[in-house]
Formats: sequence, structure tokens, C-alpha cells
Amino acid sequence: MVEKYDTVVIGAGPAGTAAASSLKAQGQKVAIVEEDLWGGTCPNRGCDPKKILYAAVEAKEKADLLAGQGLNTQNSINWADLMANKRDYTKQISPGTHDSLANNGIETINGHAHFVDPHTLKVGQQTIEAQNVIIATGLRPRILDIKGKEFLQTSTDFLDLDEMPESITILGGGYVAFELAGIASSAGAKVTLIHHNNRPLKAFPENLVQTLCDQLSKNGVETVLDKEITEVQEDNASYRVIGNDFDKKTDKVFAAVGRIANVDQLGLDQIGVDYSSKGVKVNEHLQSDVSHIYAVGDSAASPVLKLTPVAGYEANYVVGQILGDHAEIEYPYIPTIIFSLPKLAQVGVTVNRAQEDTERYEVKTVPMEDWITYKRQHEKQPLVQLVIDQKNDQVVGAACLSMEADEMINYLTLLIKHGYSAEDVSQTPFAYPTIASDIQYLY
Ligand SMILES: Cc1cc2nc3c(=O)[nH]c(=O)nc-3n(C[C@H](O)[C@H](O)[C@H](O)COP(=O)(O)OP(=O)(O)OC[C@H]3O[C@@H](n4cnc5c(N)ncnc54)[C@H](O)[C@@H]3O)c2cc1C
Ligand SMILES: NC(=O)c1ccc[n+]([C@@H]2O[C@H](COP(=O)([O-])OP(=O)(O)OC[C@H]3O[C@@H](n4cnc5c(N)ncnc54)[C@H](O)[C@@H]3O)[C@@H](O)[C@H]2O)c1
Repeated sequence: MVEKYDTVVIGAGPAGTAAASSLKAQGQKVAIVEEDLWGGTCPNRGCDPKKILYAAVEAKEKADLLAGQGLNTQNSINWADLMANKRDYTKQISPGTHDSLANNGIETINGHAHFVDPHTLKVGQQTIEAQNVIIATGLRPRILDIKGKEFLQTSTDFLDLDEMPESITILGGGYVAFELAGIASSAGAKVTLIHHNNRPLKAFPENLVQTLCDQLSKNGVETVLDKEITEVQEDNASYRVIGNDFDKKTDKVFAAVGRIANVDQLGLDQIGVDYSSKGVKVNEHLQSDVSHIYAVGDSAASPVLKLTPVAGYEANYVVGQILGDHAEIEYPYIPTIIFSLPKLAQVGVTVNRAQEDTERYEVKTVPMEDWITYKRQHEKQPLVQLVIDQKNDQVVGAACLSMEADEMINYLTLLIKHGYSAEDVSQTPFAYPTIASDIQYLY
């Protein structure tokens, strides 16, 4: 028998679960299909497990800065314990997510979904029909097409390593590369990060990225720029990473060279839905070429960062569309953080953009080393860059590099979103001395 639904959601990550839950709460008959772990990338093999490992790393690094300043420190990361702690957390995610969806009356289907026609999907032997379909199938790591690619591991492998090797090599220079480099180096590995051109983290301000690389080098991370790797060879129990004028022995090699959309196995060609490795092509309503088929989160080729809060935002937007709203999607300013050592964050109009339009924007660089927050933590080279719109003297963007950049960027996001002026900020008392009260020094 073919079961009929108002909406079928493909993929149970942050985007898919948010959409399914909201539609169900609005009275729709909803099914959600998941082929792997319920909850998707973020809680199983992304943000959350990464942040559990990072919690120990952050505590160690902050304690190390206070060595000889009143804190006796003999800290080191116990990787086995830390991994057990992470696995304790992640093991309950998939069953917990599944049960919570099912308990809310959403039909949960295990397996790989693909279209047989625009309203019909197959999952194994099961056929289901839907008035609307939401594609929320996420991304998977891109594997470099080089000789020896079978020896490359991914962020998923890293976040589940039984042991931290003595040395690791990371190919790439984006979010994943810099986050893994921070964690591995703090856990005692000698890290080599190899980027194919001279501009890793190219969406972030160049001087902050350079300072981040300098800080990481103190932790044993060597950043190699402008080096194309062409081969990985097995060498006893380890590997050789080989490129032009480059040959390095290492215990493990991770590829962190971007992610590609899980949309190539959905049967989209047969139903006339265009897609690329960036995801399903969508319009300003997040509709694909077939109007009742939407794409949200990482698997939508929408012009925004691929992050968990964006997945939730797009899911809620599409719920509104299915229930009868017609407005085009408008994205708010989206803060983003690289949890490296230290953290690098930005929001709003970027410094890169401001430097292309110096008539309109001014970039103000503020070293924070002498502020009480960083004095008490003995943190070196904390920096903020503010982007100021010279038309109205408003702060419209910011980038921060420090161990407190995560908190600071969220405060700045609120102030920028609501257009706070220097006067507004100076007249708002914040508890002192905190990261929030530091904002008053910035405005
Ligand atoms: C290492 C790492 C760290 C990250 N850290 C952060 C962070 O700190 N902060 C942040 O905001 N973002 C972070 N992200 C990004 C974040 O994880 C994603 O933006 C988020 O998970 C996207 O949610 P989604 O629902 O669109 O996709 P996903 O979470 O990827 O979920 C998609 C789901 O669809 C399933 N699926 C795919 N194809 C099919 C099919 N045909 N049939 C059935 N099911 C299918 C998949 O198995 C998966 O479960 C990180 C990502 C990685 C890899
Ligand atoms: N903290 C967070 O929010 C967080 C953390 C991890 C991942 N993510 C999400 O996951 C996405 C994927 O992360 P990612 O780091 O894999 O991709 P990315 O797109 O951020 O970075 C990939 C990097 O690899 C480089 N690269 C490409 N080919 C290469 C090669 N042959 N050799 C060396 N370097 C090469 C690119 O120039 C780029 O700098 C992110 O864009 C982000 O959306 C977010």
C-alpha cells in the first residue's frame, strides 16, 4: 500500500527535524526519512562532538596561560577519557532523536530515499507519496582525487579517533582544518596543515588569519602554504604525503578540503530538478525547479554559510511557505566561529568586503591585550576589527580573534542587528568585568 503524506522530509539533521516537527505541530501528516544517524551531522559528527573535545582543549589552554601566575598546572589531554566522554554523549543522540520524532507522531522511516516521480519516493521496498517534499540531506566530506586517496581520513574519523597519533597532517585550510589542528595539537600531536594556495580561511580578515597561524605554531602546528599534494603513500604503519618539492612522513592524513552535497543519489535528474555539488538549486522561496520540492540547510545551494543555525532558519522559513506564506527569504546577519586556538569569529559586513569599498566603510582594528579580561587570562594578541559604515557611523560588521571571540561575536551580532549606537551601548550597564562589559570599550 502506498502511504500518503502532506509533507515528506528527506534527512533527519537539524534542518529536517526542525521542519518535520514544526509541520507536525501545525497539524500536517508528516514522514521523515533517514539513511544513517538520526540527528544528522551536527550532534553526531559535527558541532557537538567537536565542542566536547574542544571543551577539554579550551580548559587546558586557558590553564596553561596561567602557569606561574597562581595556578599549578600539569595538565595534559587524556584522549581515551575524552573520547569516552564524547561517545557517552553521541551514543544517545540517534535513538533519542528518533524516539522524540516518533513520539510526536511523525512517521520515521529508515533508509535511503529517492524520487520515482515528483510526488513519489521509494525507500527500500516502501513507496510513499507527498504533496510537498523537503530535501534536507546535508553534505559529506569531499575526498581529494589523488593517488593514495584511500588513505585519506575525514573529520568524521578524527572525531572518533581511539588514539591521538604522534603526528598528523591535515590537507585543507577551512573551518574543519583549523578546528582539528587546534584540538590535535593541544592533545599532543605534531600537526602539519597544508593549504594549496596562500590564503587559508579566505573569507576571514588576512591579518587575523595570519595571527591565528602564528598562535597555532606555538602549539606545534606547522602551516604549509602554496603546496599542492599529489600523492599519499603507505609507509609501514604510517604515511608519506607527497607534492612538488614536498615529502613528509606522518601517522595519519586527514582531508578537510570542503564538503559536497548529498543530492546526487536522489533521482533528481529524472524529475527535472537541477543541482550541483553545492546542493539543490533553489529560488528565493527555497523551491527547487519543481515548486513543491524544497531544499533547506546544507543541501540547498542557497547563498549563505552552511551552519546549524542557518539550517534551522531555512527549515522554519520553508514551513511557513508550505503553510501559505509567500514572502521571499531574507537572511539575518549570521555569526560564525572557528573553534581553533584561539577562536576566530565574524559577523555582518566582512572586513574583506569593507576593504573593497573604503569610501563607504572604515575598518577599526582594536588590540585588546591590555584589557582586564585578557590581562587576567594572560592571553596574547587578542584582536577585534570593527567595520563602520561611514554613512551613519554605525558598526555593521566585526571580526574577533581571542579565546573569548565566541561570546563577543554573539553580543556584537545583537548590537549590529538592532543598530545600536555608541550612545546606546554606553548607556546600557553590563555586569563588570565580563566579556559583555568589554563591548563598551569597543563602541
Ligand atoms: C566537523 C564539523 C563541525 C561542525 N561544526 C559546526 C559548528 O560548530 N557550528 C555550526 O553552526 N555548524 C557546524 N558544522 C556544520 C553543521 O553540522 C551543519 O551545518 C548542519 O549539520 C546542517 O544540517 P542539515 O540538517 O542541513 O544536514 P545534516 O546535519 O548533514 O543532515 C542531513 C541528514 O540527511 C541524511 N541523508 C542524506 N541523504 C539521504 C537520503 N537520500 N535519504 C535519507 N537520508 C539522507 C544524512 O544521513 C544526514 O543525517 C560542522 C560540520 C562539521 C562537518
Ligand atoms: N565552526 C563551524 O561552524 C564549522 C566547523 C566545521 C565545519 N563547518 C561547516 O562545514 C563546511 C566544510 O568545512 P571544510 O573546512 O571542510 O570546508 P571549507 O570550505 O571551509 O574549507 C575548505 C578549504 O580547503 C581548501 N582546499 C581545497 N582543495 C584543497 C587542496 N587540494 N589542498 C589543500 N586545501 C584545499 C580550500 O581552499 C578551503 O580553504 C564549512 O564551510 C562550514 O560550513 C562549520
